[in-house]
Amino acid sequence: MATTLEVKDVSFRYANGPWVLNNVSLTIEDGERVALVGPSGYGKSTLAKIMAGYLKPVKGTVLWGGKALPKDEYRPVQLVYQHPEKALNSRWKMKHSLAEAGVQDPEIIREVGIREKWLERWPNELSGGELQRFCLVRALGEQTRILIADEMTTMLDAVNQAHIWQFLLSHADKKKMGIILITHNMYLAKQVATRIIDVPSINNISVRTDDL
Ligand SMILES: Nc1ncnc2c1ncn2[C@@H]1O[C@H](COP(=O)(O)OP(=O)(O)OP(=O)(O)O)[C@@H](O)[C@H]1O
Repeated sequence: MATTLEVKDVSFRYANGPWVLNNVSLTIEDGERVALVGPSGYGKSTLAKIMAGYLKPVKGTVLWGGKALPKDEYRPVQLVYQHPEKALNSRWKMKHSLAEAGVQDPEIIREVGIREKWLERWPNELSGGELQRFCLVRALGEQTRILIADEMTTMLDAVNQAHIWQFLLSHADKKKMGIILITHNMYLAKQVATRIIDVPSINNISVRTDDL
């Protein structure tokens, strides 16, 4: 069954701060590849967290297949963001991080470019690019239907960026999985996405540049 992600009239602010999202609506069709672009401060990362179910909208709703996102089950919308060192438990060896997320398939581990010797290491013994491969594979469980890549490869060199994107696009093709890409890199957005959404055009806020 086709499953659509619908963001309906979502508004959000942190505590009593200014509104970061104002009446935002968008729909991502099953298997679609969409890029969210726009200047800093327009709430792209906040919207990503709301779509993945990490933050609750103050107003409005997020629907997955017409229902609320599942809370205590595996989340069909998974998020990988820019800082892998913050997303991984520093007290777990890499093999523990994979096991905890239920990653067992040796093929996917190899394809994403994880070397066997890295499995015995601690997070502080790997580079950002190496750690990011672990975050990505952790997010690609069988039930993932949309992967949100929020500046996922920004800190990587061109070779590593290309490798990770080649892997992810081929995986998404195989699984008919959707991708939401958040980036300041228009070249990458055009390569990956079939639809580009300019966030300022769907989010009616004014951004104070002295806040950035
Ligand atoms: N945890 C937080 N607490 C308070 N304010 C926050 C928090 N996270 C983000 N903000 C504020 O919300 C606004 C939107 O931030 P967000 O990171 O969503 O924007 P963005 O469009 O992703 O920016 P960038 O392109 O720089 O990553 C900013 O003004 C930011 O300072």
